[in-house]
Amino acid sequence: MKQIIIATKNKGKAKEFKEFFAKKSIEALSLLDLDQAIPDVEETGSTFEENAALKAEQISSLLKIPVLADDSGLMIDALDGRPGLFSARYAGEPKDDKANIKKVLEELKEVSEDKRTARFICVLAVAIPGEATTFRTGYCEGKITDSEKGENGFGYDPIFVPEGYDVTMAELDSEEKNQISHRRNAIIQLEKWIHTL
Ligand SMILES: O=c1nc[nH]c2c1ncn2[C@H]1C[C@H](O)[C@@H](COP(=O)(O)OP(=O)(O)OP(=O)(O)O)O1
Ligand SMILES: [Mg+2]
Repeated sequence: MKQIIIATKNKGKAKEFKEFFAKKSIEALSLLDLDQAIPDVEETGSTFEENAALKAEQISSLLKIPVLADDSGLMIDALDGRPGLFSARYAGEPKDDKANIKKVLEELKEVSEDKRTARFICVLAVAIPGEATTFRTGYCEGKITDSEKGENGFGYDPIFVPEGYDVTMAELDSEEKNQISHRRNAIIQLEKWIHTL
């Protein structure tokens, strides 16, 4: 079976990439699947593109094969786009989904339903040895609830209601999330490249 390396140590992301690529008969391996210990990549960029490139390029240089990386986050209008680039560590180190959700809900406590609009963003970087890194971006529009609901997915899914739905992303099963997510909307733009694998 063909394989692609995804430069992530996030289990939730890794699962979704496995699901997308399995449909193309490609095995997506995350850094959690590799036998060799892979150092953490420091996300020191000031944009999603920069951070995605850091992850894809460092792992591609190390393994000397093409690597895909995902830098993603949640942007909330009433918070001027926060948590944004800092989504993973919004409530501090070490990164903690529950603490991040708590902080967001606290900050939105006084914000009315119609002003709780938000979007997920996913920037994918493709690093190929000897070639310039390329990028694709996907979004998913929605709004933030006032409490957590659902057990599926990861990250901010329990407080994000996608546009056109009345349940949270964490109440959708993975098949449903994978039809509308920011990650899906970025991955579909890689269709041509995926055929070359
Ligand atoms: O579909 C999603 N559903 C809910 N939350 C999500 C999603 N996609 C990204 N997010 C949140 C989780 C994390 O707080 C941040 C990503 O941070 P980001 O640095 O890209 O990933 P990460 O550090 O967890 O793993 P890694 O860098 O190893 O890929 O945005
Ligand atoms: Mg990260």
